[in-house]
Amino acid sequence: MSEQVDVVVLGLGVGGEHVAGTLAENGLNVVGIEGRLVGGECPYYACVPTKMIVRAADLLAETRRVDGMAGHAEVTPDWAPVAARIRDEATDDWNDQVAVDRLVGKGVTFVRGWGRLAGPGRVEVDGTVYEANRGVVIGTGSAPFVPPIDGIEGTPYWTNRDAVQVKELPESMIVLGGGPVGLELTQGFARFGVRVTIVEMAERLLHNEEPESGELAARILESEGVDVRVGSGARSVRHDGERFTVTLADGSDVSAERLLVAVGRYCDLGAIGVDAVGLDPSAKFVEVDDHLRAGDGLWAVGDVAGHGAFTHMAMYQGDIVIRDVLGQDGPAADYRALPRVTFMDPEIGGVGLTEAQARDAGLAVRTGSTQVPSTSRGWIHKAGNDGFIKLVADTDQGVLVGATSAGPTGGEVLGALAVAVHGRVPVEQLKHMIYAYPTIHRGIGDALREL
Ligand SMILES: Cc1cc2nc3c(=O)[nH]c(=O)nc-3n(C[C@H](O)[C@H](O)[C@H](O)COP(=O)(O)OP(=O)(O)OC[C@H]3O[C@@H](n4cnc5c(N)ncnc54)[C@H](O)[C@@H]3O)c2cc1C
Ligand SMILES: NC(=O)c1ccc[n+]([C@@H]2O[C@H](COP(=O)([O-])OP(=O)(O)OC[C@H]3O[C@@H](n4cnc5c(N)ncnc54)[C@H](O)[C@@H]3O)[C@@H](O)[C@H]2O)c1
Repeated sequence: MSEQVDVVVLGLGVGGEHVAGTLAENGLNVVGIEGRLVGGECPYYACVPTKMIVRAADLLAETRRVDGMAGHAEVTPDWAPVAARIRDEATDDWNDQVAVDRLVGKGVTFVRGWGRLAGPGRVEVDGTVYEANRGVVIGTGSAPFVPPIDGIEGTPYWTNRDAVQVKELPESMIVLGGGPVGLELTQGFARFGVRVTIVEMAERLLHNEEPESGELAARILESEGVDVRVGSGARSVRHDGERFTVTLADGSDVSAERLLVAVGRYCDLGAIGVDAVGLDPSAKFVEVDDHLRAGDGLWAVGDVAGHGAFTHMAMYQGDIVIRDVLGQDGPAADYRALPRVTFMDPEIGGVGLTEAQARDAGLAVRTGSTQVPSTSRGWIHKAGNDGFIKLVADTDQGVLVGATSAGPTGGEVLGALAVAVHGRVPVEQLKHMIYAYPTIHRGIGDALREL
């Protein structure tokens, strides 16, 4: 059986749901296909539940900071309200009926199933082929990557999808991977009393960010009792029915009740049949141009497009695809000022290039930095004031090309820096701006004086 439509959106995660809904609101006949849950990873297994864990863990940490600052407080961590909030408020017990209704309300024809490309402009799902006269949008996202570590297969390891569903916390946990997923969940679980060992094979945590970011994250986690192992990946995994033992590349063993694998994501392009439209099924991502076009009448958005796995990226790219499908003019994708925030405490945000990336790109680099505790607001804040602001300037152009903001509100302070990088605001102009006193973002002014 085949059906003629205007657009098929394959995968209704953050990006696909946005594209499908908006195109339907613009009068197109849109079919949206989703195999799991409309909304994708972010609301059910990723951003939202993990930020609920972070929020609860931060409340515990703030309460523990009362002594010496505002009296005396004792807190008894209880995971039950966190698990209930994730189940009841965030995910409707992993039921997407509300999201499906919202999408259908916008005019999308919703199909539950696992679709596959069946040729240019054609997508097959459960025996029906949808023929799209305007085009197909691939928004199939990514899945947790589980590396082929000796012995891991068949063990009851967790990924983020399991970790956000736990009703009772384990006594101990090994976390493989010191990226954002590993850090947010390590600190979240540790603050609830779980003994966590985090294992990162690179020389430092958050190794794609500034070295200062990884060093700060390690120092904070260690101060909270986390065993931080960097510079040695997992060589083998054993599970004896009760506990995991992970042998690291340096020969040492770590052991715990649970193992969380958080070593990145992967896209299975073979599973969505990209070869049927002439693309390489073994590629890591769908290759796209600056309008997210992957071919004639073919677009990709979000994680699968390979420019960064963030919800704001999927939404940003979704807007470009929507304009392109509707034949509207608009700017091409510009990733210079991509912001990213790891929501541990302190929040560690970055935008644009790190110092090393800027130097590798051959730019004339100068950096300036300031420590949050030495800003007026950071000093007043006292307990929990760790953090820094680092600016990376291209001295030939006289603009910032990157920045890092770590601190109690590091992700919020990053907003000002993202505007500066995005808008190519001259450093001289930034130096002569008024920064409110006493804010943490006033530290930007201090860091600028070093440029
Ligand atoms: C633990 C964790 C925390 C995160 N926290 C943040 C955060 O704080 N901020 C942030 O910006 N980003 C965060 N992210 C990243 C964010 O979740 C992703 O970048 C975002 O979900 C990507 O959206 P997407 O639309 O590309 O894909 P997804 O959300 O992955 O959605 C793709 C959808 O396509 C469906 N699908 C796949 N194949 C098919 C098929 N063949 N047929 C039908 N349907 C299919 C899938 O079932 C899925 O629902 C986090 C990620 C993780 C893992
Ligand atoms: N706050 C946010 O915006 C947020 C939060 C979580 C995730 N995300 C997105 O999701 C993506 C995935 O996050 P992630 O943290 O899983 O991946 P990641 O790629 O950012 O980090 C994974 C880490 O695991 C390490 N690693 C790989 N193999 C290993 C091994 N065998 N043993 C030990 N360490 C190993 C890598 O060196 C790397 O540092 C990120 O790229 C990010 O875009 C965003």
